[in-house]
Amino acid sequence: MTARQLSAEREQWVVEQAMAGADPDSVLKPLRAEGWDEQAAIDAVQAAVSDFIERNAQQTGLPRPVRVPVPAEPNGATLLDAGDRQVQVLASLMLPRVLVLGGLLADDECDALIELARARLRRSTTVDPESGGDQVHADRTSRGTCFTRGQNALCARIEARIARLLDWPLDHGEGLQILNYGPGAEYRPHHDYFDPAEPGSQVHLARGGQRVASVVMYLNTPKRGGATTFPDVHFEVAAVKGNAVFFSYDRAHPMTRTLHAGAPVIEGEKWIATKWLREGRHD
Ligand SMILES: O=C(O)CCC(=O)C(=O)O
Ligand SMILES: [Fe+2]
Repeated sequence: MTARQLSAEREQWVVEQAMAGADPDSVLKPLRAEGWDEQAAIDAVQAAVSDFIERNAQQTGLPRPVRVPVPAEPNGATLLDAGDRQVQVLASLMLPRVLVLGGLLADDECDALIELARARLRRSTTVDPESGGDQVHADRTSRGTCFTRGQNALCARIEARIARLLDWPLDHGEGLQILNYGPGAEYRPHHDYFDPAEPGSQVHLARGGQRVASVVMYLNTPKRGGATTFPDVHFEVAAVKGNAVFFSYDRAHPMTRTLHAGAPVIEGEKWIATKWLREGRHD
């Protein structure tokens, strides 16, 4: 059965009502008076509004939304199955989509990752917007190193765990990046997606498409400072060894509110492992 459609005139009226913040009943009432079945009227109004949003998004140059990992539903399970571990949902936010996860890594896994990374640390870089190459930048004062996917047994185990937790193919992810922040070091507010408008993004997008989600895993507990902050929504996640913060972004746009930062470490040091998930296969 094809869904009943609104007349062009009626459709425009529905959109105007929605934009003016009219309550749904007052929009449905005239349709019911014209003989519309209740559910058909609801479907037609929803279709009119989402068509309008999509057309408007295209006209204003918004990137189209893409599929992202969805590890948990609102008010859903408290423990998530990650194959070899159960992971706790400690907090959840819808916009930006953020999940604070407890116990993603065991303490000895955190210690071992730090030891594997320690000898390889170099000053962290950011993506040069022009060339797509690495550049040392004052916005990022940590030291770090990247492992390739499956570079060692521990990386492979953690990658498999994340793939299972997020229900996202293993090969749609980058290798783990390990960062070490000393006192005063930070990562100033940024988005993790590649800005499609920057020429340097193209080389990254050609390898697996956009980043669609990040998992920042805390490998130690700094004495003070070093939270992951989301300045658009004044939300911060404390760095606690073994815990992690997951966030997803369905398009490369600030409307995802996924602007985030590694706040300065005030006392002690901070170690993290970051996993970025891609739209497609990342080789
Ligand atoms: O240090 C943090 O808490 C955030 C790290 C981060 O944003 C990143 O690795 O992209
Ligand atoms: Fe980031």
